[in-house]
Amino acid sequence: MSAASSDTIVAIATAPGRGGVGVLRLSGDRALDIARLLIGERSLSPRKAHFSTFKDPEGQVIDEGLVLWFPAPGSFTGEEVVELQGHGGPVILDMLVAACVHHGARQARAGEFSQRAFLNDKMDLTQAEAIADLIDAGTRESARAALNSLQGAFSREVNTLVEQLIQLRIYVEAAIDFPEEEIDFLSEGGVADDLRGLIRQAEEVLASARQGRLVREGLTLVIAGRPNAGKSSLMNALAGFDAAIVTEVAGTTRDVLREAIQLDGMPLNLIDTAGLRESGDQIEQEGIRRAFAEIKKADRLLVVVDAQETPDNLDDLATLLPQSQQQLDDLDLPVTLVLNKADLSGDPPGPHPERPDTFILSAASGDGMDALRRHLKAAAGYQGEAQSRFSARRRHITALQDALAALAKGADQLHRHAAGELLAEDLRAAQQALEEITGAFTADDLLGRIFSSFCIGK
Ligand SMILES: Nc1nc2c(ncn2[C@@H]2O[C@H](COP(=O)(O)OP(=O)(O)OP(=O)(O)O)[C@@H](O)[C@H]2O)c(=O)[nH]1
Ligand SMILES: [K+]
Ligand SMILES: [Mg+2]
Repeated sequence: MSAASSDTIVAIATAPGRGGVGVLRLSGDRALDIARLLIGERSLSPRKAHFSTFKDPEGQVIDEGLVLWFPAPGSFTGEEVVELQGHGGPVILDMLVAACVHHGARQARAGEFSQRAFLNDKMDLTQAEAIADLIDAGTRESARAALNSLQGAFSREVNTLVEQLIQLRIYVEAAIDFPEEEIDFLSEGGVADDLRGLIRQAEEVLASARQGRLVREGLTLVIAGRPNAGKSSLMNALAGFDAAIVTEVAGTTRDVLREAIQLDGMPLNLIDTAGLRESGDQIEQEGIRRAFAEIKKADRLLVVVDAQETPDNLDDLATLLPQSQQQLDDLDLPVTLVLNKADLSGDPPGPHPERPDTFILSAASGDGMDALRRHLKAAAGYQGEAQSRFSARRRHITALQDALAALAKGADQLHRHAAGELLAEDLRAAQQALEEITGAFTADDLLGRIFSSFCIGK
């Protein structure tokens, strides 16, 4: 692959604001020519710092500082790169950018340097994403995980899976070419064993990726239910302080409330929402609309029910969350159910004796909360601090799940002695899903989405 565009881009690489040093980065075919128009004709040695003045198009000196030339392909982007290190004042840096633009450079889009590095095979997609994660890291743990990804820890695990998958595909494709012996080929030769082994490994990588995503961005948990079920009380009990207003008035919470907390080091993004009910009140209706917008983006839904008025059928989400049948229909989200106000209903607090993922507790007294906390950590797959091998994102997890689903389907075809072509097709789909992670296979719109979330200058 090579970069589609050869135009030369420019951006300030250092953080906005004032600092001792400010760095400007140029990348593209004309990077060196453009730099020369600022610093004058002089010889530059690759990767060596040279002291120079920087001049505007009229020949006025803007600043003085260091020039560094990284010739293609041995640069960050794989293109000609020049860095100008001047004084870190926003006015000076803007004038330098304007001078570069005057000489034909274009202002870089968000993430465009990293995107070019990816397109020029300087790094794969998980590594490019890890740069953004490393810069954005909010904890030491997430910084360490991002650095591991940047150094290829995640990519290596995915590539190992892909290599084994290719071996298996070669064998299966060969078997298909000999129709008389196809069944024997597939039932012997350890295909089923290899496939099982692959699934096991992919599951391990998925568990690590879940962990990596957890330390990076945490679990987003939306608390929903009827008015007065005790949603805000539960939010406060989990947060450990009075984050939300609690009153006996049904309809107290109208807006979406957010609190980022930690459960034994696991970042948990709590979202409290307006009680769901038929309402003529315009403000409340808007609150309900917002509640559903949050539910759609959540990792898990926590439904709170008043244990004194528990409906007979706890499986029917639409009765627990009124007004929501239509929105719930296409919802694919794990649900935890809380039967709150156990102190009033008289039910013993703790995990529900018959239903999984259901907890009887009192948000007011705190009884039964520990079981809920343990459940949330377990459901997220959290293994404790300092356990993440690499950082990961939601799209990686989706891709791994897709790959696993395809592999499981393939194993099932094999088990039922279905035609080899069907197994071959599943294995192909699994490989494609895995290669989306590293970017060996990508749709253009995916690249656009990933890199546009970076800052300018990255
Ligand atoms: N006894 C008892 N009362 C509770 C418990 N949890 C909440 N309450 C009370 O129930 C009432 C409603 O609690 P909230 O936390 O405001 O309920 P909510 O679901 O956020 O209500 P809306 O925001 O109005 O939808 C308040 O008076 C709380 O004190 C509990 O576990 N036991
Ligand atoms: K209330
Ligand atoms: Mg509330």
